[in-house]
Amino acid sequence: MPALAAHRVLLLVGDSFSFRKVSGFSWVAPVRSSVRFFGRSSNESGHLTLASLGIKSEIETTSVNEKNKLSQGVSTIEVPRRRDKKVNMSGIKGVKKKERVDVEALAPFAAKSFSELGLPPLLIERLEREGYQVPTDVQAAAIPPILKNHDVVIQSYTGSGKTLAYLLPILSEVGPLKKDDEPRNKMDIEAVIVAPSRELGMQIVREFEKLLGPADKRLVQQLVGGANRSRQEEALKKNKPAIIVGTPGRIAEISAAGKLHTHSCRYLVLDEVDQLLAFSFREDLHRIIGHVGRRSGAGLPGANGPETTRADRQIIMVSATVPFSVIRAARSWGSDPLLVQAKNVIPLESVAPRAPLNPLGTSSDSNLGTNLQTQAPMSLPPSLKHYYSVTRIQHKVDMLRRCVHAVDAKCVIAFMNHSKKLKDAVFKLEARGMNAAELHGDLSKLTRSTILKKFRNGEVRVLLTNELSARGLDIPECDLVVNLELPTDSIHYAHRAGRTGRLGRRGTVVTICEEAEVFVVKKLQKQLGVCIEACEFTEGKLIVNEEEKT
Ligand SMILES: Nc1ncnc2c1ncn2[C@@H]1O[C@H](COP(=O)(O)OP(=O)(O)OP(=O)(O)O)[C@@H](O)[C@H]1O
Repeated sequence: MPALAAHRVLLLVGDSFSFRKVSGFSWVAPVRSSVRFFGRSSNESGHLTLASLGIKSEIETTSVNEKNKLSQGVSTIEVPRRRDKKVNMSGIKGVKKKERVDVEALAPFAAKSFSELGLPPLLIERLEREGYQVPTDVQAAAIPPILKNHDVVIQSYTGSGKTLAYLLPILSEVGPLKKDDEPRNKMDIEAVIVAPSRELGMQIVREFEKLLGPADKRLVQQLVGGANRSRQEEALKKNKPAIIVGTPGRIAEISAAGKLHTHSCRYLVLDEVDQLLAFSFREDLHRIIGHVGRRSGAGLPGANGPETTRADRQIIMVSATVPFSVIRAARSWGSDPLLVQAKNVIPLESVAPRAPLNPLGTSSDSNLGTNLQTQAPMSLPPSLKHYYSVTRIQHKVDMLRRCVHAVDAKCVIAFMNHSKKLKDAVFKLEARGMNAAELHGDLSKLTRSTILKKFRNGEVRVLLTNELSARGLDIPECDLVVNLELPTDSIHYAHRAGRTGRLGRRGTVVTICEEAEVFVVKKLQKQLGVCIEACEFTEGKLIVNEEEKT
């Protein structure tokens, strides 16, 4: 993970994004707000129309070569059914079974409960038992299309419940809570979930285990790096799990050793997909994409575009930030995928890149359309407050301490870019009587989980960390995020900031920077579309610097 941070440069355009604020978010009954397709429906029957998507032409889906063909005047889009469980379509070139998709069926505009989303009764019982009463917006939007076997890219802001958005449809089809009582072939792995860090992998496993309960938790197995590999292989043999959650390196390693048989797998989930596309994961990810759910290795993605033979698996890609590289990958790996946001469900085909795609403006997709607003990422929870404060480099840690007191924060995550500096910052805070600990990738798996446990239960007040903790980590109590060093770009800012303000809670984000770095904060502010106010910490209070307001 540190390597990931290291090979990002300070670029503030390109893969970065503008931000669209979602107002009036409430997680108590979030589904009351309507889920809508992009644009307005012009079709009384409720079918998904091109007009409703803001597109004037028909998108042909019958052949891969014709995917981008646009012709005037036809208004109904037919989205092919992703996977028919009774018919094995792998190996049948160019044949796609079409199913007319209507808006109501895909997006429950007014779902008030999980039962309206088509989940099985046993699963709903478990959800209620665990205290989940109402689906969040993104869950209401994502669950029906996944249940209808569509490949999807799920994008919504940090802490909005994306994990359950894919986990619930999987549990509807796999394991003891599923819809039907068809017996399972115990040799088959039915779902593979890939996450970029051990911590995130383990967190996802915990979510599965919570719903499955103690009797069935062995159905899920984690294959994360840093843990004993032969013990994981033994457990695979003994427990015969149906669901695998792991990091790319370990999954690819065990698969290459012939100990993991995923060819008939039904679901492949790439959580934090934009990070999984990073160069450091490329080789492992290529193996996973090429093997999971690929009977006889059919349908390997071609280097020059979409595959010609589809695999009998469903791919679900998830992140709060979806740069165009993800859209491109989803088109290549999926079959007519949909982009699911909390309030939109649209065919990915209709998404065009923000221009320019990279800071140099060397987009190779300049022929794509103009539906740019669908890239507006809505990556940050609207409940967050953003500030920055200026100080000299040698006073940063002291300012962090004053900031924690001024905000009266109980559970703080402070980010730096390099793990070597974390220890020094911990030392300085502890010397002033503030409980702090460092967390980074060079620590052993056991040390990492012990520190996280202490942080979760309040023994540690300030967690000093690097990009390792920026993605996916769910600590609902975290009430303050501090950038002790600037994030490398707006995407990194969004994921760091998103560790607080989870699921509608209040959260504060403070960036502590030097005078010479203020222009970077201003650029971040512009790209993210949020107000980052200048502030000072005086007499134990956070004082907004009115003069700095622009
Ligand atoms: N329907 C729900 N009702 C109550 N709590 C929920 C619901 N769905 C999810 N949560 C809780 O909300 C929190 C955030 O969920 P989750 O970690 O899935 O967010 P996320 O969108 O994946 O965030 P990130 O982008 O940071 O990974 C978790 O603690 C989860 O248990």
